[in-house]
Amino acid sequence: MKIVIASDHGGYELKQFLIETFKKEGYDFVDYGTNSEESVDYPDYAIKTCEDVAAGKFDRGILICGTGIGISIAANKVKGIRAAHCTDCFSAKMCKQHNNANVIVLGGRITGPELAAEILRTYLNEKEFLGGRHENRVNKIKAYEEKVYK
Ligand SMILES: O=C(CO)[C@H](O)[C@H](O)[C@H](O)COP(=O)(O)O
Repeated sequence: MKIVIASDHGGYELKQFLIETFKKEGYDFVDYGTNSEESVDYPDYAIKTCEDVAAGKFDRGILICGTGIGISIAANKVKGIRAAHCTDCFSAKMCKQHNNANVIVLGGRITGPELAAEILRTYLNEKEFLGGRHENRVNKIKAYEEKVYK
């Protein structure tokens, strides 16, 4: 599975922790920055990352800002992106099963590193989109995107 990760300054420390933690578990995330705690703007990181996920360069994306809110708002503006802001493992599982989320979003200032790692582990281990009624709902989002994104 090809996975890209990015953050703003508010998520930088957690991003580095997750890259190191998951390296030991056999993952090799592609890091789109940021590369320090110097202040940057989360839309720049969300849009670049999500455009590449939507284009099929990556199977899944991981985005982190301070709360997870700003970067998820920006991520969900990109056509084809279903970004799920998760603060618990149940949501991390459901966002794949029910929403077929292709991006998970974490908050570096609200979720501790070990819990964030467990949330991310849950999301990456969940391979199944259940389809059926959930697919009908996702298809309505896709239809709306087709209508408004020329
Ligand atoms: O967009 C956010 C809040 O919804 C993110 O948490 C940002 O990381 C945060 O706004 C950055 O704040 P800062 O005061 O510029 O560090």
